[in-house]
Amino acid sequence: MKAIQDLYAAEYAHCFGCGPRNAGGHHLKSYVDGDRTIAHFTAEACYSGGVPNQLYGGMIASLLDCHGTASAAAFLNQQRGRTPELGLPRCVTASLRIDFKRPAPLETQLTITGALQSIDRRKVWVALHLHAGEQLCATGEMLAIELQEPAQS
Ligand SMILES: CCCCCCCCCC(=O)SCCNC(=O)CCNC(=O)[C@H](O)C(C)(C)COP(=O)(O)OP(=O)(O)OC[C@H]1O[C@@H](n2cnc3c(N)ncnc32)[C@H](O)[C@@H]1OP(=O)(O)O
Repeated sequence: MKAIQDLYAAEYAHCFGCGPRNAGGHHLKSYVDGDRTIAHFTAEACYSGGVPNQLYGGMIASLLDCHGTASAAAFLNQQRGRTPELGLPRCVTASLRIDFKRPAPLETQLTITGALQSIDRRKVWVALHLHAGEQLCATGEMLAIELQEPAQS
């Protein structure tokens, strides 16, 4: 199965967190998994926060940011009855609220999931969770907005 990010159009594939065309980026890969989305990521030791073996909060935000927008694009497609191979809507983050529940460890596989909360035209609300094993480390609430097509001149 292709990752959602691997279906982004070439000009939208340079995101630092998840763009397949950004050679220096993190290449997060998100997948549709039934009625939710899922991604896995293992952070190298250099992404340490201030406490030993604690992942930097900005990296947690990055993981939720990229997984959330990919999820929003997939959920919009599902609502419209389109398969991803026909192209994806282009969604960006308008707002992202994060609760840091427990420290997320370094050099350990993390699991990020997304669930659709609601859709109102271009606006998609996504609930996000980040786990290390069974431990819930962070939750997020995202409003993603589909970019409008540029007006034809
Ligand atoms: C592109 C595909 C590839 C994506 C790669 C992965 C991306 C990874 C995630 C990111 O890092 S994205 C980068 C960070 N985000 C941004 O830089 C977005 C900056 N903001 C914008 O570009 C615009 O504000 C935005 C496109 C989100 C909306 O502008 P628009 O002019 O298209 O819409 P408008 O401002 O009219 O708002 C549309 C609706 O959303 C609502 N809205 C907008 N921002 C909101 C907000 N922050 N909170 C709540 N509601 C908001 C707004 O009230 C309105 O509601 P109604 O339709 O009901 O009237």
